[in-house]
Amino acid sequence: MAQKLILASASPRRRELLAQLGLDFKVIPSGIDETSLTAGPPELVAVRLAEQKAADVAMRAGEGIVIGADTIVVVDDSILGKPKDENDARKMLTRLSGRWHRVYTGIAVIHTASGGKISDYEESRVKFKKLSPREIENYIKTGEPMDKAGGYGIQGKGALLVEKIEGCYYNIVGLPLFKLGAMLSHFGVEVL
Ligand SMILES: Cc1cn([C@H]2C[C@H](O)[C@@H](COP(=O)(O)OP(=O)(O)OP(=O)(O)O)O2)c(=O)[nH]c1=O
Repeated sequence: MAQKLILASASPRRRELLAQLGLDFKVIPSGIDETSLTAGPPELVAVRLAEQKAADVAMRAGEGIVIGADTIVVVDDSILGKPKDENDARKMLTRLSGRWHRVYTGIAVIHTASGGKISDYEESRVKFKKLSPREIENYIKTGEPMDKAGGYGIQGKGALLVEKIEGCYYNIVGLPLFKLGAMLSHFGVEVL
């Protein structure tokens, strides 16, 4: 029998990306507060948050396979989450201007019936073009930065900020599909 898939996320991007795989799934957002970012290597911070989101939803999801994810942007070893306000977005974009940074998405998958869990992360590198103050202001006016880690969305008008990337594109948008496919296969989901 096909296993029930549950995406533990309120992110419309993650929903669209998972839908791209053509699998049936249900969405149950987690109640995890991401401001509780803990210390330690950034990739592990992303993994821990993904695990918390998946575990929170697994408690009330019934039988199935629960997927949690968390995306962070890292520059000079500082973690950039979602901007608090426009001024915060301005600071983030100014900091990223003309430079390479890293994007990590932690993913956690829980098989509720057996209690089996696996987690992992994906890393991508992103190079921003040098932005003028006017370009930063115009981008902020689009409203795009506000609900996104690092204050930009590569899948939207933010594409104009990104000169090049190395690694998985889907990881930057919020769900590394290749890695997720491998993790789901581990629990017997036939992704292809
Ligand atoms: C860098 C980048 C981030 N993002 C988004 C992906 C995530 O939705 C968001 C980072 O926030 P997250 O805390 O990872 O996720 P979320 O709060 O949106 O959803 P949930 O916790 O319920 O799963 O930033 C983009 O959409 N495009 C980008 O280029």
